[in-house]
Amino acid sequence: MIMLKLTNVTKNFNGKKVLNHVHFEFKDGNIYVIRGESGSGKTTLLNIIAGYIHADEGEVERAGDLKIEYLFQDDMLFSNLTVQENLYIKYAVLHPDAAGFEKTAHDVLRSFHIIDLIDRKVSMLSGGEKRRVQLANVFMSNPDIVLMDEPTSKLDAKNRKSILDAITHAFRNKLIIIVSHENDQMPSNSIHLKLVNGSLQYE
Ligand SMILES: Nc1ncnc2c1ncn2[C@@H]1O[C@H](COP(=O)(O)OP(=O)(O)OP(=O)(O)O)[C@@H](O)[C@H]1O
Repeated sequence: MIMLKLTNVTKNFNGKKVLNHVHFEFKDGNIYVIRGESGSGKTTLLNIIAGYIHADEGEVERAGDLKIEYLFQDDMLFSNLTVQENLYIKYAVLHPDAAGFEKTAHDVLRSFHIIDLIDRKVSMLSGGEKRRVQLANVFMSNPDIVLMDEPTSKLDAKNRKSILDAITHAFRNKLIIIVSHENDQMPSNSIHLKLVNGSLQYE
């Protein structure tokens, strides 16, 4: 099923065409990896898909009222709170009675192999552990579409692989769009795209 359709999406900054009539259909149950040189417009494209900025021309259509989440390059956590408290804040925004919090938190933490960190203060975690908590936070809302800007940046090879494996296995029914400029191995079932001269192509 087509979850997200870009038609003719064009964006200029200061007279420079960053996105040039981008056409693409993203389908559910797929992981798309978008690469491209620094400054090629990857983050701009994610921002337009998320609705944070508007295209100068063209359209972004979503199939129905889909929940979309965005993992930023430097996502914030409350470092003085525990992992569980951080997840609770995220969950309570959507579910003010917090019903189902415990089960959701446990399931998500297990997916990212950090259930044993549940009561640890975020300030005491390693970089890789924090990244997993940020990812867990994103999935607390049970989103349909997840946009990730370099989700494995600043991590060592072992952590990168294990985080990508977790995303692949636990969330295979979602539409996931990952921006990456690393030459890293990406999940084997992902669809590789490249932004070149403002247009989105299969790699
Ligand atoms: N708000 C803005 N105002 C002006 N120019 C911008 C703005 N946002 C992005 N740009 C420019 O648009 C181009 C694309 O930026 P973008 O951040 O999308 O690239 P990117 O492919 O994500 O780069 P990187 O891999 O380095 O993160 C760059 O030349 C950037 O300087």
